[in-house]
Amino acid sequence: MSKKDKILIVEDEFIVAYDLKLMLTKGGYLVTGIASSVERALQYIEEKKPDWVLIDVILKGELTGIDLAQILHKKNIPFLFISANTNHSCLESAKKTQPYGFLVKPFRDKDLFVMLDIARHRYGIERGFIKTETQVELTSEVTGLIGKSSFMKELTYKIQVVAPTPTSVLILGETGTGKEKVAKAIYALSNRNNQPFITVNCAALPINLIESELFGHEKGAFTGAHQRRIGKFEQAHGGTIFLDEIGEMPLEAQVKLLRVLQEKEFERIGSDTTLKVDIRVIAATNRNLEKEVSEGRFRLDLYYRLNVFPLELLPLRERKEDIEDLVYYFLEKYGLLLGKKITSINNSVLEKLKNYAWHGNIRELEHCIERAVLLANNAEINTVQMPESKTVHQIGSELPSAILTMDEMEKEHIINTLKASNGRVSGAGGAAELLGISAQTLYSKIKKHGIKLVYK
Ligand SMILES: Nc1ncnc2c1ncn2[C@@H]1O[C@H](COP(=O)(O)OP(=O)(O)OP(=O)(O)O)[C@@H](O)[C@H]1O
Repeated sequence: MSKKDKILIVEDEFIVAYDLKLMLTKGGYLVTGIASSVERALQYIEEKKPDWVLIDVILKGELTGIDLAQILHKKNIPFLFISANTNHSCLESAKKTQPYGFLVKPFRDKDLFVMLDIARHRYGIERGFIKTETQVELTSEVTGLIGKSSFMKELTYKIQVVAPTPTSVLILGETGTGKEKVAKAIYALSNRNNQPFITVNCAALPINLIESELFGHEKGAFTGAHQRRIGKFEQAHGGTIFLDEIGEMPLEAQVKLLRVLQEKEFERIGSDTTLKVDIRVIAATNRNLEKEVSEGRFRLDLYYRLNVFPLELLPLRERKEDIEDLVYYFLEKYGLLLGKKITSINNSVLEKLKNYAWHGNIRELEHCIERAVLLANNAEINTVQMPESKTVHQIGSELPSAILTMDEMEKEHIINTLKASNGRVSGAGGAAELLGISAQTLYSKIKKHGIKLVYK
């Protein structure tokens, strides 16, 4: 939206609508009208042809803002929601209409302008108005991402589009699907690639240390703060910060993160001095953030702020076409690393790999190939140890006496695996490797299930 674009406000509370109009006009935007119901809004749209519509979810009359959004979606008119209503079903219905943003009342003019900016940017990218410099199709050599499935092509395209922009990116996907790898590809293709790339794993940090880790602290800010500490946001200044497992971030830290995203400023703990930072945020999670929002563990406003450009990574079992390429890629990688020249893989073994469900996704496949290379005696791989044979062996034939929920099963399986690894989580032979997931993910699951690690 350029400031010349015409905005229609659809809001039934006159004072709120008038305030909004004033805010927008002061910000240099052109408000073409205020409608208090869906019917009035549709008349305005016919007459004034606004470029953008700001909609309140709850409206006078039979039809709601969600109904209007559905109509606008069909008409290809971009819109944003402004609402005080943040309950789950409202959020779900609003999301289905594919708005360009969702601002929660009350908000400040700055929040509104940033949201409009982001919306315009996203709209421009989607409609092809905003062209990036790198419109040539990227190869896996450039992105480091292997796979030629239509999903991978689309993903590569989106990475290419978003990388050179300052837009925040939210990467969603099961464990081992390549979220961190994608974050690094975005960074590598951005114009910040000569600036720092700082990773923060929100799941691995104890709750009481997370704020100090992110924002830093002054000497003496709390017991044990013997030195001034520069936080990750400050370290990332000018560059990119990757917030892995963002779904694990405690609510208090989320408030501060929101402020960094909106205003690019924060204070070290124990300091009054406000620091300004210029950072690009990439966040990732394997959690369902909408569920986290509805259950009160994740802030809705932060979710919307991060969800400007979501990238959802498909599990490997839903893009089996990529398995063969990945297998050959890992054969070469581990062949080189382990000093073995592996040139091929037996067809029936390859079929077996293609048909496996890979719940640990690419990481699990990678470990499987690494083991196969390690054990190979000649240039062709003719046997692989599938992860399932290992787990079946470990659980043995002890069937649970009662039917367990998936959650309970997961907890029990983690406990058994930890016993098998003598309580070791990471490293070779650690529980994470045995389970085919990253140590970070295992730590977050251990935390979620309340499993106590006892070190002897
Ligand atoms: N498209 C790909 N091509 C090649 N290697 C990949 C690809 N995607 C992921 N990998 C490799 O798979 C492994 C797991 O990827 P990554 O750590 O990025 O996953 P993740 O989704 O961040 O996992 P987690 O949620 O457990 O942290 C890494 O070794 C990574 O290099």
